Amino acid sequence: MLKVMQLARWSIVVPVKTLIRAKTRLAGAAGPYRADLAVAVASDTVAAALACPLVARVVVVTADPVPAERLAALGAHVVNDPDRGLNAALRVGAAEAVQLAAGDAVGALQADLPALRPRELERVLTAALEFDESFVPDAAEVGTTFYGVRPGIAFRPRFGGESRARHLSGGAKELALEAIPSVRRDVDTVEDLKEAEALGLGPATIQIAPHILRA
Ligand SMILES: Nc1nc2c(ncn2[C@@H]2O[C@H](COP(=O)(O)OP(=O)(O)OP(=O)(O)O)[C@@H](O)[C@H]2O)c(=O)[nH]1
Ligand SMILES: C=C(OP(=O)(O)O)C(=O)O
Repeated sequence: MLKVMQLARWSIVVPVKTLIRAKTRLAGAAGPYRADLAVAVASDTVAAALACPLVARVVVVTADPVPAERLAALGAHVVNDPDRGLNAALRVGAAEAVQLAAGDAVGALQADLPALRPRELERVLTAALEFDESFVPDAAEVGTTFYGVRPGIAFRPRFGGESRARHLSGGAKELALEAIPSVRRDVDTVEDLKEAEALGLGPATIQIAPHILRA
């Protein structure tokens, strides 16, 4: 009898800061568009993740009703942020993901990847299934854009600042993959936004970016 191998699927946890505190490094350049930009980049990140065939669900963790409503409308499962910092928020999202589907792998994805391509995320998630714990460094090779664990493995995210070094020293496997620029291109500055634009922005961010880049 023919046996069909079932590849594990993923729950992807996306943390979204309260808008009043979001995208502060872009405050000068974005002016009145700062909050709209934060919602737009999170929307494009979540929509692209949901379009990836290996993603079974996206769990958004936020304390803010505005992104909560926008991201739920895209199909995300939204849980409340206990407001004890980024890694605590991610752990809450991961616990929810395990409640929803204990047999799925769990990943954390930064919310500021407005050029994210589902095909590139699929490459990352396929590679990540080969290791108990793994991560993708950001484009600057200082931070982290994705961290994930196989089903049943403890989820121990160490995001914040120079998180690449912390994920490495904690024993997570760095996924050194070609052809995943959109997964690594987080946006914290105007230069980052220009680079994301060059990769191709998602439909929400493409509406806002011209107000910031060509004001
Ligand atoms: N739910 C939640 N998400 C957070 C928290 N802190 C940061 N994040 C998210 O974590 C990712 C990285 O955030 P940061 O780079 O620290 O913040 P940012 O708003 O993108 O930019 P800056 O204000 O310029 O630092 C983004 O997806 C944020 O929305 C938190 O306390 N709770
Ligand atoms: C939180 C992080 O990123 P950034 O502050 O650069 O968005 C990180 O890379 O761990």
